[in-house]
Amino acid sequence: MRGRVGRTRPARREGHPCGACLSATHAKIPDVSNQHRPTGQPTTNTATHDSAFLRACRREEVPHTPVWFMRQAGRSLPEYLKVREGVPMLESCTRPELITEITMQPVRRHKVDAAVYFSDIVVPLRAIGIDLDIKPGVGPVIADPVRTRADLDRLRPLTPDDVPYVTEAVGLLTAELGATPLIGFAGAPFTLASYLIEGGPSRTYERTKAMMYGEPDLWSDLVDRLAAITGAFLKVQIEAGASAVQLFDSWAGALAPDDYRRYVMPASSKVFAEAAPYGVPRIHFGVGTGELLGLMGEAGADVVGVDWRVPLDEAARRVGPGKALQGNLDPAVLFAPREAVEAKAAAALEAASGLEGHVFNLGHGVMPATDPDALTRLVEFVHERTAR
Ligand SMILES: Cc1c2[nH]c(c1CCC(=O)O)Cc1[nH]c(c(CCC(=O)O)c1C)Cc1[nH]c(c(CCC(=O)O)c1C)Cc1[nH]c(c(C)c1CCC(=O)O)C2
Repeated sequence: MRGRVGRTRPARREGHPCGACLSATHAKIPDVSNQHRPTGQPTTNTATHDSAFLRACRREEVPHTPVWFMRQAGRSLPEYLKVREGVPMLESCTRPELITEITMQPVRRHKVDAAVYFSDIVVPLRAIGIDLDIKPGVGPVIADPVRTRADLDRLRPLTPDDVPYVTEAVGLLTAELGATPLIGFAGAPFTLASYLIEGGPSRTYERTKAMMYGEPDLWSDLVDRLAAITGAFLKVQIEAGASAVQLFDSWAGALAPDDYRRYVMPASSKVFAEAAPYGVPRIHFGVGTGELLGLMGEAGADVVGVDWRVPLDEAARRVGPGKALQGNLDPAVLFAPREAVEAKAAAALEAASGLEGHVFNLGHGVMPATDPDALTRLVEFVHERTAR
């Protein structure tokens, strides 16, 4: 069950002070947690390395099933609404102290096993000069959609100098988080392309699919540019100290497997390959991706995110050996009474009991009207129920 995946160790590992990482038990995913901090001060961070979250991602034994929630930062937390007062969403993503505070809030309140960096999937696009905004209740809106070859010129490569606030915020965060790992993230090429082409959120992705099927060369150049931007953005977060990364291909479930394999997977694989040398766990998530789970693992993920439509034991069969799974409570269940939430959570844990590695999460992001106390209770429940 617990076979090695035998990844090669990156050259950067040399001199890593955590001797333990070189031991056989840690060899599956060479961990370089936090050695790239901007201070240049390598920290051992054995505690982070040995956290339940990173152990589960590496498919090692855990003291309890680790829990975090997609979209745990922000949303309905009163302390979030307070610090965000009068600050537009995208501006809040460029202020290191504010990013740090918002990222820490759910860690303090819910005692989750990992923090997720407060940002948005469109932040790197904004950083290279794309004119866009995040409209409350709507989502990202692009001023001039990308639809022609000439439009591609606006998608220039991203460098660390485009996002100095990310490096600074991740540095502040890893110092404050102590043993709790920080998850960096980015939007996957398909999901970003869908916003750029449609100009905003879409249910049908008609223009996106029209380009994909009708102008496959233009499509492939577009997703390649996005792969480079996304890969560079993840690298900034890892180099600054993120201990894991998640690639959100939220809307990939709109595609049939053959189309995903042909038009999307090569670009997403390039993103994962960029992160591979660092040895941090790479998580791959999308909604309604039951038919794509195997391919999403194959794209280069160490952990595959699963929504609530496929039970975790069935998901494990679809993904195959050598990967951990993350998921998969329906976020709408949190609106039901406590007993119902706990029964559903217990069923998910039961389905996960034979997995090589399991990170408990929702099947999609926390919904804005969710009672924060329901989330705190859920963390406690999972921890108590799975304590070894
Ligand atoms: C598709 C997508 C987006 N953004 C993201 C995704 C992928 C995850 C998913 O599938 O849900 C990812 C994201 N966006 C945000 C985070 C923060 C970290 C976290 O808590 O997980 C993360 C991980 C902050 C945010 N991103 C957004 C907010 C709300 C901003 C506000 O209220 O001002 C936050 C806190 C806005 C946003 N940005 C986006 C949407 C659809 C929305 C919601 C619009 C709305 O309902 O108001 C694009």
